[in-house]
Amino acid sequence: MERITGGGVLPLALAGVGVLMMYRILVRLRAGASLQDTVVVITGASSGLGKECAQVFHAAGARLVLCGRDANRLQQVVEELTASSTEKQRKTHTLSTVIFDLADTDSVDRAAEEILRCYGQVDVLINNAGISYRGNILDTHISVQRDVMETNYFGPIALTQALLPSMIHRRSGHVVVISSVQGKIAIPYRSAYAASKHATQAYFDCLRAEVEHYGISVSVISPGYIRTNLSLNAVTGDGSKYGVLDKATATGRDPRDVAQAVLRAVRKRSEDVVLAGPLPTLAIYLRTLWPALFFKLMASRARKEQKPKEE
Ligand SMILES: NC(=O)C1=CN([C@@H]2O[C@H](COP(=O)(O)OP(=O)(O)OC[C@H]3O[C@@H](n4cnc5c(N)ncnc54)[C@H](OP(=O)(O)O)[C@@H]3O)[C@@H](O)[C@H]2O)C=CC1
Ligand SMILES: CCCCCCCCCCCCCCCC(=O)OCC(=O)COP(=O)(O)O
Repeated sequence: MERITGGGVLPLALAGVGVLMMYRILVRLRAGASLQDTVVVITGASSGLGKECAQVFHAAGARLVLCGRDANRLQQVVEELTASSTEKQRKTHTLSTVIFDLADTDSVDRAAEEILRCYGQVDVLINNAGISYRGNILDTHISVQRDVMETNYFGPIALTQALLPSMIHRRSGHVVVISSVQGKIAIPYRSAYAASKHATQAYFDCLRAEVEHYGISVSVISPGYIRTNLSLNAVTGDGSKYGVLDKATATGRDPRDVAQAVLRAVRKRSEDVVLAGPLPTLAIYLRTLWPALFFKLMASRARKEQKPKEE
């Protein structure tokens, strides 16, 4: 048997370095997929993460269709983006808007037609719009559970299904959904929100498998807390607005950084991305590897959060 001697180690090491360098070049090439002129649709573009996504995709040269419920607020975003375009940037495009409420299924179908009329195609659909919830299950109207599900789950899947045939026809497309860490773990007093995000994760995982052979990619992005109006806009168990900027939200990640991460995920066609700190990431693993401990921790968290309300 031939033995590897000192003389054989150097070529082996060089070959290893060569393979590593080739791999890094390939990764970089993949990361650099251009978004110039691609048609990108963003829901919930009027504020928070959606607005920041609009900014970074606009700067990357994409042709944008911005969606929201409020025409005035969306127009304001259009004006801000147009004013922010500089000559130094790559070629940017004028922006299109489509106004509709995701919780109204009929208007979603009409909106999909309007979206397709903007550029005749959709390359990337970013399902970002969403609403959160605060409340305990016992005091929550079942209508609130349904409403959150309409906005966070049925609306986005209806829009996705309405746009899919055109992607399948072109054998190309990319569907992105902004889920949440709470699509992977459920925490107390978030039942409606966590359930809608778990459903989202499941649906888009199924979709990914079903459309891969048409050349369509699916990315599920699961962020931790982001500094936006999400908690201010959250609904409570009786359907009223929560209206509080929670500390966890106020100290969350900069939405611009999260938008940059969404852009990278689109460029790399990443399948599943968790954008969270070490504790939430650990909690996701714990839920799978040691569920009994995870449930104990969540029960203790529920007791602690319940106490101030009872006092
Ligand atoms: N902020 C956070 O900590 C985290 C957020 N996320 C997710 O990020 C996404 C964006 O939320 P974020 O930017 O934080 O929150 P914001 O409340 O700032 O933005 C939510 C956006 O969704 C739109 N929207 C809400 N309901 C509807 C509806 N029925 N029809 C159409 N549009 C609607 C809002 O439009 P309008 O202006 O008309 O209300 C708004 O543009 C959500 O899916 C959220 O779950 C995930 C993890 C963490
Ligand atoms: C052996 C040590 C184990 C340590 C495990 C620690 C478990 C810690 C639990 C951490 C829970 C993290 C929850 C994160 C929730 C989150 O990031 O949600 C993002 C959102 O979508 C925010 O929406 P919200 O409306 O809730 O503000």
